[in-house]
Amino acid sequence: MKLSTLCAAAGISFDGPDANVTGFAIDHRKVAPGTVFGAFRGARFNGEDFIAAAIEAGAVAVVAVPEATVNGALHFADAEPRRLFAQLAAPFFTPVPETLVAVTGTNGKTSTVELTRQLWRMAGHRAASIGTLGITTSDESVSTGLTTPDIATFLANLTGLAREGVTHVAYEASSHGLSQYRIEGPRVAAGAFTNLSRDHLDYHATMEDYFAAKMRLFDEVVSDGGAAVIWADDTWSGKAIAHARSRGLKLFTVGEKGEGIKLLGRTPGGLGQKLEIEHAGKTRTIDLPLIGAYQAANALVAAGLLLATGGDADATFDAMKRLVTVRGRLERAAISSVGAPIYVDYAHTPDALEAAIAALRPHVAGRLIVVFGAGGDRDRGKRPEMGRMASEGADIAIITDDNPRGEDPAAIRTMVLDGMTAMAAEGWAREVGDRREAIGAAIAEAGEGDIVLIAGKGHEQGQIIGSGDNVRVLPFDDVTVAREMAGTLGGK
Ligand SMILES: CC(=O)N[C@H]1[C@@H](OP(=O)(O)OP(=O)(O)OC[C@H]2O[C@@H](n3ccc(=O)[nH]c3=O)[C@H](O)[C@@H]2O)O[C@H](CO)[C@@H](O)[C@@H]1O[C@H](C)C(=O)N[C@@H](C)C(=O)N[C@H](CCC(=O)O)C(=O)O
Ligand SMILES: Nc1ncnc2c1ncn2[C@@H]1O[C@H](COP(=O)(O)OP(=O)(O)OP(=O)(O)O)[C@@H](O)[C@H]1O
Ligand SMILES: N[C@H](CCC[C@H](N)C(=O)O)C(=O)O
Ligand SMILES: [Mg+2]
Repeated sequence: MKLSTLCAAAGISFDGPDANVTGFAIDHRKVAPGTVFGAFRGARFNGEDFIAAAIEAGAVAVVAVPEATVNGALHFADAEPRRLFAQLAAPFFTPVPETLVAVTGTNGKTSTVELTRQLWRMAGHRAASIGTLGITTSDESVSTGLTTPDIATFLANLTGLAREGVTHVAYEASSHGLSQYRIEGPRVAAGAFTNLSRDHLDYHATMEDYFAAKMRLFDEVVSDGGAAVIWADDTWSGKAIAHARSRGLKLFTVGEKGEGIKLLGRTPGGLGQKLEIEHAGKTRTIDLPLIGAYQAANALVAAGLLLATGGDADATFDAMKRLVTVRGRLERAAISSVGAPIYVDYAHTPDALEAAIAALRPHVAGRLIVVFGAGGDRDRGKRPEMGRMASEGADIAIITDDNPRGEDPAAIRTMVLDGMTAMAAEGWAREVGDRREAIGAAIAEAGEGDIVLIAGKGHEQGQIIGSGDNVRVLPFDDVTVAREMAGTLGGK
């Protein structure tokens, strides 16, 4: 495709010379003749240092800040080069699925995009979800490493899906993805906001900055005339609604305070829950086969996304009773030899841990035993807060390693324990660094009527130890380990 054609499609002024574009890359090692190279200042590297090498490898144009030095290729200059790069790349990647929706929030993005995909599928659409679990269609799931890898991969994936006949895609818009312009370009029919709570304050300076990064979804990413589906019961919901309103998006609120879907009541049952809701003046009862208030919230936001993009209400609400568990989200991994259920959940923020514990609490006759830790090279301030949530909500806590990455795992455990000193002093919280041993200890501890919650790693298939050149990923799957331990260890 010609550079001039791309510029015209993206509304970018172009004063030649023209060139044939063969692809887009933000890593100079992926540049081939005809590539447009995005040279960005990052956390670890300055992409501008690789401009010469990219041109040497055949880059025909470079998107970078105006001050960057570009010799031997066209320089597309902008103070926000990542945004310009996304605008230029979008028209290159065609076709794209006709209905795209994006979900942001601290917790619940993966769950919501996956539940949206399931609902679309039950409505007869060829649908996919993109996010932490990778790219999921009804046929397969392919891991991508990051929730939202990079803009060129994102757009290429959309085109690949469209070529396979996928018409509906729900994708996760992480705050990193939004602030780095990794997930935009094509028309986005609707955006959803689930909630906001503490996470990633290593990357964003304040909660306000973190929220502002997420609000780019409504301010800029959702297309003109698109819809905003907002969980209405969060402390940040009012502000999210204000962003959607000032952008002129079609507002669809969900929750107890919701007007699009109003949650009137929720009754936990054995393996699911009954929801009473009101939509368009009609009250309905939904038997949702997922437990926990948080899963009800995500499933209702998913339903909201269908309705806000033209889905049929009767069919959508009826399909909710056939939703299946999202991998690693309150997934029942095993039942111990004494009959204690063992759940795996991806709670890795204080709010998520509180939500996962609250989800299980109505099902606990005896004690709730939680095994968790916190990831290294991530927001440190959330660690004692996670400890506090566990000490307030669980009866027994075993603090173990998550993904230590480049940090000392014992120091991370200490920071978690800092938030639970009283519980530790009473002997109800203890440290078992090795995650397999910790899971074994929790299962051995569990008696009849108890429930074990293994939190933090959900679907993850490895434990990340070390960083940089010394990084190792040891195969590790909480569900598999739970099953092994449940089979080999008896309870007291
Ligand atoms: C903090 C963060 O988001 N970092 C991501 C970001 O890095 P960066 O822009 O800071 O890039 P950098 O590594 O400093 O390099 C700068 C530029 O030079 C380029 N480069 C670099 C080296 C080289 O030899 N040649 C070259 O061209 C790079 O491609 C990049 O464009 O862009 C890189 C390329 O896409 C990502 O690999 C990297 O993800 C790192 C590995 C990461 O851990 N990210 C996590 C925190 C993340 O993004 N997570 C969110 C989910 C969070 C959540 O919702 O909870 C996600 O969306 O996955
Ligand atoms: N609506 C919600 N409210 C509170 N907690 C939630 C909600 N949805 C999910 N959680 C908690 O967050 C965990 C992660 O959920 P999920 O993977 O859907 O979120 P995410 O936003 O995609 O996370 P990530 O930022 O890691 O991509 C769940 O396992 C659960 O503990
Ligand atoms: N998307 C999140 C995932 C965290 C998962 C947890 N297991 C950890 O390693 O901290 C992040 O990159 O911060
Ligand atoms: Mg996710």
